Amino acid sequence: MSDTLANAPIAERVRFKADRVGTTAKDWVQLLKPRVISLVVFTGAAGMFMAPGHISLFQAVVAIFCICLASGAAGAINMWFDRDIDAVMQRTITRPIPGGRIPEQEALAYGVGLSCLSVCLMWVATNALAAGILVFSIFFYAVIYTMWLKRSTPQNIVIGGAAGAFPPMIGWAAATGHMAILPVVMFGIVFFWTPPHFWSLSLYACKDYGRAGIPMLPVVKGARHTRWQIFGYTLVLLAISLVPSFLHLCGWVYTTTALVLGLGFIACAVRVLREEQDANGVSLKGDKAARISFRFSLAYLFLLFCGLLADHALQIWLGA
Ligand code: HEM
Ligand SMILES: CC(C)=CCC/C(C)=C/CC/C(C)=C/COP(=O)(O)OP(=O)(O)O
Repeated sequence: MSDTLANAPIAERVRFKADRVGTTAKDWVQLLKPRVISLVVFTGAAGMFMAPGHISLFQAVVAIFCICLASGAAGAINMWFDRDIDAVMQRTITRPIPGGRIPEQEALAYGVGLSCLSVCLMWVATNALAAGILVFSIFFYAVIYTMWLKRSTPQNIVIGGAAGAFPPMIGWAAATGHMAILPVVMFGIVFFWTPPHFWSLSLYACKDYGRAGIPMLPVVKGARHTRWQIFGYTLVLLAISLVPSFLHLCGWVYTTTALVLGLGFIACAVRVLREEQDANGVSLKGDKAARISFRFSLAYLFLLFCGLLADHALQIWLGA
């Protein structure tokens, strides 16, 4: 980027590049945040497989496809709305809109179009409850989190995290048409997992968020406070993850998995707390502990839900 362009207002920079760069299929896929979708879809599928009753293979495949589509569509609307801040953050500057490869209006039409398609398809293929929670999740992520909370409060992801916690409930609703305690507990697990997941990343992406003027926790309250919050939420997460065991909704396979993973996540949080830091809590070690904690968070959620599924499969096999 030339010096003149780098100094131009953000909207100018985006428009300047949009006039000059070609679009590929990869850009349209990137607009959906595909790697995030993979874990979202997995938690939705886990909710579906944990549910009692029968769902045809066709319905199951369509429901999972709809969660995938909806999550991607909400991500595209998020990238459309955030095109100004994505253009100033190093982590996001090469995304399709700030990179000038997809014009902003097309990105918006794409996100809204896919949202409508996913909800209608879910309704036709499964039921109104699943479609209703799906549309609420899209609204929560694209409007409540992205357009309101993200730019207004350091608690943005605590409240906004609810959007990403709905998929297990959607999967369960698609399979049964009603709600139960287990999918609500699964919602709670993803809900309390989100703060340590995101704040670990925000510790080392803090400068980016500060530059963009986004009030993420380490920007507003500092790194030390964020480290303690990560630790606190991993303790709550361990407690919530053991609720299915206390309610006798699952057996020892899940309980052991939840204990081992929960203690592992707490150990990561302790490392984050104890990492060598300056007087403001800023890492002197390149945020190594926070990077490990972020990566662990992804493995944690995947493996915990694998434990839930394995436990369920074992109980079916034993005829319980
Ligand atoms: C409001 C809640 C959430 C926030 C603010 C958040 C934030 C983030 C951010 C900023 C990244 C880095 C993305 C990048 O560099 O492109 C990320 C990565 C990721 N998030 Fe989250 N996240 C949230 C919820 C979730 C949920 C609910 C899931 C899945 C269940 C999830 C799964 C992932 C995955 C799999 C990655 C890694 C993507 C990669 O490897 O590029 N996140 N998250
Ligand atoms: C079914 C359905 C609609 C599910 C939604 C799933 C969901 C809420 C995922 C959140 C994932 C995510 C990367 C949020 C970060 O947004 P950000 O804008 O803070 O991160 P960024 O700075 O990387 O853009």
